[in-house]
Amino acid sequence: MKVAKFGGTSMASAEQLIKVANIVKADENRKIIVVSAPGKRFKEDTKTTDLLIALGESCLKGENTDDKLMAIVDRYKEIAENLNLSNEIIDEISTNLHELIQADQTNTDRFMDGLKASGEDNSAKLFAFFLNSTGVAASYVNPKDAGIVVTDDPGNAQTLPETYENLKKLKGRNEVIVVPGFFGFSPEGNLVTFSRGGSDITGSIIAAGVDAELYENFTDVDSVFVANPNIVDDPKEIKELTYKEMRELSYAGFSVFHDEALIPAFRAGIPVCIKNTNNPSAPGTFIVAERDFSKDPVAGIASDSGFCSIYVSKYLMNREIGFGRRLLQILEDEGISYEHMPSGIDDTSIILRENQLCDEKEQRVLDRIKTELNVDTISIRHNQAMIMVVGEGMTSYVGISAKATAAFARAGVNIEMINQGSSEVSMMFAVAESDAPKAVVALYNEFFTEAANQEELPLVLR
Ligand SMILES: Nc1ncnc2c1ncn2[C@@H]1O[C@H](COP(=O)(O)OP(=O)(O)O)[C@@H](O)[C@H]1O
Ligand SMILES: N[C@@H](CC(=O)OP(=O)(O)O)C(=O)O
Repeated sequence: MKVAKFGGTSMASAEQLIKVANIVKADENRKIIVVSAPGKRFKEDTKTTDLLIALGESCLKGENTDDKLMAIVDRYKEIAENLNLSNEIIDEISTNLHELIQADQTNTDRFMDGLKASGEDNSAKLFAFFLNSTGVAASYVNPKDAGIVVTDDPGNAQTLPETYENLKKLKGRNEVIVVPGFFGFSPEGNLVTFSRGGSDITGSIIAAGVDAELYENFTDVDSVFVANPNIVDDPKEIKELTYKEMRELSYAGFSVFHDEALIPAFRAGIPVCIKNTNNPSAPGTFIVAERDFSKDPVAGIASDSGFCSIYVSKYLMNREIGFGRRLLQILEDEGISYEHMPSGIDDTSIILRENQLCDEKEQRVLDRIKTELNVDTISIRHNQAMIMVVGEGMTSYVGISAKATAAFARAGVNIEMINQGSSEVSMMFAVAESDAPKAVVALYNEFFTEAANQEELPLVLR
């Protein structure tokens, strides 16, 4: 049995739904289908999830929401009409949205989660309805009935272990099952969404729960590329990646796959394949336990912006036992997570996502570090980007970081910080946000052009 997840780009229009239905029909092993909410039909379009968020925010402000609600119903209506489906399904979706905006707003996160989840929920109902209309026996299954149990952390749920046992009941059914992605239910029965892009997680946990032979993740590109195609023109395709590499790359900015979606499939030993709904015969990218690193020690280059770095220096920091713990304790008290913490003898930097700090919180954190840890200097640098060079094979070759830094130098990009992950799977470079695209292109040219492919690096002797 295969589990196939179709992303927002695959659910965006009637034309796309026809392609998805044909993909489902083309392989009878595609028994469980996980769908996202209708996504972007063209570059400047807005995802239904974002329309729902805007609707929810308007409701909370007490504004008139008629137009916003109508725009969402219209997205589904256009799809249904172009598929010649009866009004029944659109009436159901419209009623559902009207009910959701009337829901209890006391807990705003919960209210928002209900609306956000409706994007995938209604998409799944619509797709199951469409499949049935084409003669394919299909049923919509709600994540609650499927047994997807998650932590009660709105917008950031994590799967609870009992889910995997519960999901076994989806096996062996004599029809196609359509499950909405992106949300589950807490043990108390509250609907809770995963973080953005979380339908990938639903697909992975279901694949693990039913012990699928393959988890196929359908999107709008033929494969995962070695660099973001929005930054590098026509980048090289990746045939195989390890779970570890894909997780690192996703976390560092490859938005094509959610970084938390790999672990469930990996633990259950299920291969993952990223494929294109618009070109399903292309082989796609396989994510596997092991690959041959000899040709491509570097698997890919990712970049992400929106970071800041807090720099702290104090003479004899190296001798002060407990300094690091107390510094991190301040972040923990403030509910801030950090990404990297490179340090020297008398100084250390902490890199974090800057959306965690409003002006007031930033000032409080800096003041606390200054007074509670009695530091000599403290400063914060905003608008930083992290460039990540990732590859499990890097550990076996000499000179990869030299090549990377030479590429930065040639592109005239100043490296503000370097950090090599302890497993040597990744190398991180902090640069100014405005330099990030230039840096990615320079690294791409260094590692993935023809000349780079012919250059043999010496192996590490162990
Ligand atoms: N390294 C990469 N390889 C492939 N696609 C990437 C990469 N980095 C970013 N992307 C972007 O991810 C997009 C697919 O992800 P997403 O928009 O979430 O699709 P879906 O709606 O199908 O889930 C691609 O269209 C591409 O622009
Ligand atoms: N629709 C949700 C969940 C999701 O996974 O979407 P997509 O498959 O379009 O990335 C979001 O936009 O976050």
